[in-house]
Amino acid sequence: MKIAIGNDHAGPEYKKALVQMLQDKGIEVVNYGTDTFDSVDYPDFGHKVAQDVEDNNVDFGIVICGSGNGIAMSANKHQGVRCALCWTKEIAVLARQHNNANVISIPARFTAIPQVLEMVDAFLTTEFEGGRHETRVNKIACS
Ligand SMILES: O=C(CO)[C@H](O)[C@H](O)[C@H](O)COP(=O)(O)O
Repeated sequence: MKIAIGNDHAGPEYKKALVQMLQDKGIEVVNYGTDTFDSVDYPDFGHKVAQDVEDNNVDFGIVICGSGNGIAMSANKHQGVRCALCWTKEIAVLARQHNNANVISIPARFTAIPQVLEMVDAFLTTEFEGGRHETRVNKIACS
């Protein structure tokens, strides 16, 4: 499995913990995020991750900003990207099972690192259920 990850200045330590967890699992990680707390602009990182997902260069994307919203909005501008803002393990599981999300957005300023690691692990190991959910997901795209 290969994953692209991107974050702004709200999430370097979240990104670091995630990269460590993913690499420990043998997952290849493309790191587009900033590694410092110096102020940056979240779209610059969200677009890089989402472009890799759109181009099928990676299996999934992970994006991180303070609220998780701005970077999710940026990612969701990309064709074929379904980025889900998740703040509990249950929501992350549903994002895969029902929405076939291919990018998870983490609100770093409203979550704790252990919770985020659990959430991302659940996201990456949960399958899309298809069926009625596939009909609905196919209706998300507007063109
Ligand atoms: O949460 C965010 C966007 O949705 C970003 O992480 C920004 O940090 C947030 O907008 C706050 O900005 P600030 O420059 O960190 O005060």
